[in-house]
Amino acid sequence: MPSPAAPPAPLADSPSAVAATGLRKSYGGKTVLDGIDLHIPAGSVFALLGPNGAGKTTAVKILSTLIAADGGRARVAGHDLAADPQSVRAAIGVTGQFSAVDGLITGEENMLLMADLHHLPRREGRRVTAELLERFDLVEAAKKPAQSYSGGMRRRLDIAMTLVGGPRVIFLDEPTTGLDPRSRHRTWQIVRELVKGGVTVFLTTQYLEEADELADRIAVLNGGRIVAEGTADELKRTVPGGHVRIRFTDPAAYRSAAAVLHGAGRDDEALALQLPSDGSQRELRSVLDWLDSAGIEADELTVHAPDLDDVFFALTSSTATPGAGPAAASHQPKEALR
Ligand SMILES: Nc1ncnc2c1ncn2[C@@H]1O[C@H](COP(=O)(O)OP(=O)(O)OP(=O)(O)O)[C@@H](O)[C@H]1O
Repeated sequence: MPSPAAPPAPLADSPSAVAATGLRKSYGGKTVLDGIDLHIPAGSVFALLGPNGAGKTTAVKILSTLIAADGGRARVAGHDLAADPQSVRAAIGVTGQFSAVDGLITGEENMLLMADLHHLPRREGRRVTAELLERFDLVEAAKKPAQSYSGGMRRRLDIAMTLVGGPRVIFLDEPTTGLDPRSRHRTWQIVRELVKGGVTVFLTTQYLEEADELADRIAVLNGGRIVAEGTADELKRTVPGGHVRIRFTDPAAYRSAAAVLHGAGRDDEALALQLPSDGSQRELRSVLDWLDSAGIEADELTVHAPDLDDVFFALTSSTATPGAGPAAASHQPKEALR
């Protein structure tokens, strides 16, 4: 997978489950991945976020050997993607938008087929199948055709099938899209259990809450580049958006508060003022003290801490510059970006 432009830097020897440098991919004249670097420690959950069409699935397909990159290098589970794709394939599991479930056969038959594909001896295949069906709460449905399964059951079967070969790295491409909240939480539980067992999970998701819940590290893909990477807390700290909102029911109280508090944003319709704030106890106390000393009674005071939505909107808005860090991203509040 040599790069036709500059040769990529050599990959450092590290215990990374995934180590990639300069991955590039274009379709026709359109650049989808414009040189992305990834370092995912073994036994962690990594989430790749990005708007529709950002190239998340393309990255998963490259790293799971389904398609070749145009440039860059990667090691997955310790094996070089280009030189030893067979070993990569033997060490990984992939599930998501391209489900492997055959609806015409039963859940159990799907599992046994997977065991055959992994050349497990018959007895061992049956043992692993029984264990996974039990673990994924599919024992009752095991003898029914998979096409009769609910979305959540099908997704669980898909992940269970991925585990038959005992993969060390699992790629979950949008694993909970279309699932109801209960099934989503169940899938999260499964991911946590996998990681406890030492598996590395590479997750793509549209749900920022999912990344927040599960991921040790998060990368945001936009314009073909990783525009930010860090823990959820690190990413949240990099964007503005924290504020205190003070709402009034008495228009006179609202007007006198707005008159004194010049810097506050006004929402005349809702009779609410908005003050930039880090949400700290000290700042909240000073707001409350100020209201008390001015003899103004507010009806509601809410604190808005920046969340991953703020990060996502700031980094992937049309005004955000691909390749620039979060500090260079748009500073518009979330509402304005929606
Ligand atoms: N085989 C292909 N031929 C041509 N273009 C493709 C092909 N596969 C993907 N693309 C294009 O590459 C871009 C990235 O697609 P990809 O599916 O990787 O994005 P994504 O981030 O996973 O999006 P989504 O969140 O919508 O699933 C899109 O513009 C898509 O149309």
